[in-house]
Amino acid sequence: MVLKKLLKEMVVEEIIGNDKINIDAIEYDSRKVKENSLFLCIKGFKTDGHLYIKDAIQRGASAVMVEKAVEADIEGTTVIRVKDTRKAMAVVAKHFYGDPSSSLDLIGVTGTNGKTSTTYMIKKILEVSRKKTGLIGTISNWIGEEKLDADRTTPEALDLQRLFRNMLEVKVDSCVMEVSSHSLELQRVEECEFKVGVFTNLTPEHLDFHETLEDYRNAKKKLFYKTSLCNVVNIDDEDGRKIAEEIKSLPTPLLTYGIKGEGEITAENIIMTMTSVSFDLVTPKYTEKIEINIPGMFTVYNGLAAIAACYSMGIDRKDIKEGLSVLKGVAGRLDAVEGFSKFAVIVDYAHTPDALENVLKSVKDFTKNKLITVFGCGGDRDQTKRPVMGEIAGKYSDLTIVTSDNPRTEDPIKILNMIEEGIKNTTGEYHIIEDRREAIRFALKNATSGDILLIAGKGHETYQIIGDKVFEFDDKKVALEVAREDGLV
Ligand SMILES: CC(=O)N[C@H]1[C@@H](OP(=O)(O)OP(=O)(O)OC[C@H]2O[C@@H](n3ccc(=O)[nH]c3=O)[C@H](O)[C@@H]2O)O[C@H](CO)[C@@H](O)[C@@H]1O[C@H](C)C(=O)N[C@@H](C)C(=O)N[C@H](CCC(=O)O)C(=O)O
Ligand SMILES: Nc1ncnc2c1ncn2[C@@H]1O[C@H](COP(=O)(O)OP(=O)(O)OP(=O)(O)O)[C@@H](O)[C@H]1O
Ligand SMILES: N[C@H](CCC[C@H](N)C(=O)O)C(=O)O
Ligand SMILES: [Mg+2]
Repeated sequence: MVLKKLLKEMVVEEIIGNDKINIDAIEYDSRKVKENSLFLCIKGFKTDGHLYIKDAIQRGASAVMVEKAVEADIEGTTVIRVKDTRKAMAVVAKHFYGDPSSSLDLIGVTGTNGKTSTTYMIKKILEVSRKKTGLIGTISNWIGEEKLDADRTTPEALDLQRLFRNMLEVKVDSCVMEVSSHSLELQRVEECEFKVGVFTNLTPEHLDFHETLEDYRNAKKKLFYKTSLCNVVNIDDEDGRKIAEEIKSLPTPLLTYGIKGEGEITAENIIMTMTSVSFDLVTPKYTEKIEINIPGMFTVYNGLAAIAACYSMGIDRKDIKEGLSVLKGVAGRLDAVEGFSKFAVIVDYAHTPDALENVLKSVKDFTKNKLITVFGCGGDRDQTKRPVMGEIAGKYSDLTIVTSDNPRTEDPIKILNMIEEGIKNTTGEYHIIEDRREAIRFALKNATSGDILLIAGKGHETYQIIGDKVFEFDDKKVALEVAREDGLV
């Protein structure tokens, strides 16, 4: 595509060189640059893309986009200077891939917890209603039946627009995606046209990245100004209620859900079992019996979010009911490890205080004997949640093993000590075992008949990041391996 065409709708501060050259690819990482590429220089948190211009040119970049003056030897290379290269990336990516999101029914789900779970529910419902569906999120990305690895919850604008284009190529008509607060703040979804936006809930998280909870909420709120068909909001959530109030006068209609009485989409007569929830769904148009084979009160909320989104799109009530009833669960979310009989072992992705409290409450209701929890907190992430999660684990569990999650570049012991600051205020018994495998071993050894052992924080993850190294680690596999080694199964 001709470079000039990529710059449509953009305020360009300066162009040095030829803007009629042909661009075959766009990259924001110099290491991926090939002949005739446009290299976008992004000022990062660790380094600055402007430092790699020379590298990009050596690899064949014929144009670079910058947001500050550059000193590299750029003769023969077109330089485009804009105010904000992240914002510009969303625009050039949209043009390069032919504005694919405008041809999809795009549903965005935001909120602190429940995004992944809700998107899988929506995906299933859409599939049952015979839509060819894509999904973008934490665990994997899906283009119809094709599963692709996901690096992050919401990809960079360039990768995102490419995914949408690839979806259209194989006739995907609907796409449901998680929209993280990082992505809203870093303008990854800036040029996406959403039909529906969903807000699940908001509790403290990512306070390393967003300065205040208010900033975090405002980042999430941005999604609802990008939608055209409907905004779906949980009004049992305090911040959801505030957002609903703030967006109710927008041209895009608002649809609320909740179980505390005021939601337009609500659940009555909720029944919980160890493996499922069921309830009477009440909508403005009909009532319907719903069953979901995932436990926990938050499954009712995620179910209502998915139902409200699909309802707003006019999906048939039978398809909504069937979609939710055939969903078998979501990997790493209240995921029972098969092979244990005396006690249950459950792996869950709770890595925020709210998620941990919710999952522990749900599991405790079905524990016949002790509730044992193994968990830790990730390094290079929000530190304020560590003591809070420690206190929550100690409050609900009979026995807690505090261990490493992904310590990344932090000292693991320092993270464990911060968790201990919280747990020592409780009466729950706890042990600190840094090595996650050994922590799981200790928990299994101490499990007796009727217990539930919850291994929290890493859910579907199949790795552990220690320092800069990534090791294979899958909580479900490790639990079984260790149990076999110790003759427990
Ligand atoms: C905080 C954050 O979002 N960081 C993102 C940010 O990284 P950064 O600013 O630190 O980038 P950097 O490493 O400083 O590099 C700056 C630029 O130089 C480029 N570079 C670098 C080296 C080189 O040799 N050549 C080169 O061109 C890089 O490609 C980049 O464009 O920009 C990078 C490239 O665009 C992203 O990969 C990176 O995501 C990192 C991996 C990350 O961990 N992000 C997490 C926190 C995140 O986004 N999480 C959210 C929420 C999760 C949830 O709650 O569900 C998510 O959506 O996943
Ligand atoms: N609606 C909810 N409210 C509170 N906690 C929830 C809810 N849904 C799920 N959880 C808990 O949060 C964990 C993460 O759920 P899920 O992966 O669906 O959230 P997410 O928003 O996608 O998280 P992430 O930001 O990491 O992508 C689950 O393992 C469960 O413990
Ligand atoms: N999306 C979250 C996931 C956290 C998962 C937890 N296992 C950790 O590594 O902290 C993040 O990147 O902050
Ligand atoms: Mg997720």
